[in-house]
Amino acid sequence: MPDIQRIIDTIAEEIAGAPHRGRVADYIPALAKVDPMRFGIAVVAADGRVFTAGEADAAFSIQSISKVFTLTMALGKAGQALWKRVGREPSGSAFNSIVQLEQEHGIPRNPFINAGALVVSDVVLGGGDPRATIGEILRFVRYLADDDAIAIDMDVAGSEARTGFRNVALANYMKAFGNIERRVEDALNVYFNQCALAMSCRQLAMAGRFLAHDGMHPGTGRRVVSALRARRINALMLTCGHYDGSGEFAFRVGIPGKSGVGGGILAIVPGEASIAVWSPGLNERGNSQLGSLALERLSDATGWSVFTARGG
Ligand SMILES: NC(=O)CC[C@H](N)C(=O)O
Repeated sequence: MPDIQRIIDTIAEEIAGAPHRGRVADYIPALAKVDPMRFGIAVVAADGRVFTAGEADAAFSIQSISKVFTLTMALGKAGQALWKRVGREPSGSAFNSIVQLEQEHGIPRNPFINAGALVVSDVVLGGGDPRATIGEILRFVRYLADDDAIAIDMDVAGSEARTGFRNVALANYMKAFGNIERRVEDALNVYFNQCALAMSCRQLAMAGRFLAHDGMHPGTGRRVVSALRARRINALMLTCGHYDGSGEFAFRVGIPGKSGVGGGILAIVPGEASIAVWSPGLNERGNSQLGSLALERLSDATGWSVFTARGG
């Protein structure tokens, strides 16, 4: 086992001095206020040890990382039928793009772009009421992380509900194709609230453990999803988790990862670790600039890229 603590301490030092930090998301007013100097990292190893550096216990807006958890829930509810409504291919387009939807009849390319995640939220909503569904998502994430302190930041949820016109457009457009089954405002309500989940790197890395353990919750020993489903969620994270930056992330880091515009990234090394990093400045694709760099350094130092021979 590499010396994780030493490695992440060195990474935190490098990140603290990095001159180019990217730009904080400003299209969601509540996120525009976050200080780009902040940084945290948490690594939960397969044996349960937790390594942290920087502000690993500071809560931030997980934004699109929530799409991993709602996808897991939607697969539990709809099973394979989900794939009739959402594709499994990288889009090569921005996370909030609408261009492919018209030609592809309202079927989003994958569950991690906004359009796909809105369909997933609609599935999670099922016949239920949005408030109950938001509660269900919160309980699921708390269960995965073994942490009842996780909450939704109402300021962020409200901020996005007031300004999320693109998401409103995407949901309405898909409704026109029959691919949003419930009320558009209900699907959006669920989506905005799941994106506003506030979690620390430690909580996020804990919540991701099941994906590093073939679908098992290592705390309870109970299965969250089958090993096959965990493998597939990881595959989607690798191919689609960074939108039109997924190829670059695979090239540089080589670990399934899901980013959010709050500056967080959840990264899964099957059989080895669940990792969360946070640095609020984003690159031009909307992915955390220094979070990606931190994961690249970690991957280089540990040999954890899924494209590296184990023990290499
Ligand atoms: N990439 C993201 O994190 C986007 C999520 C954000 N809530 C949005 O819909 O725009």
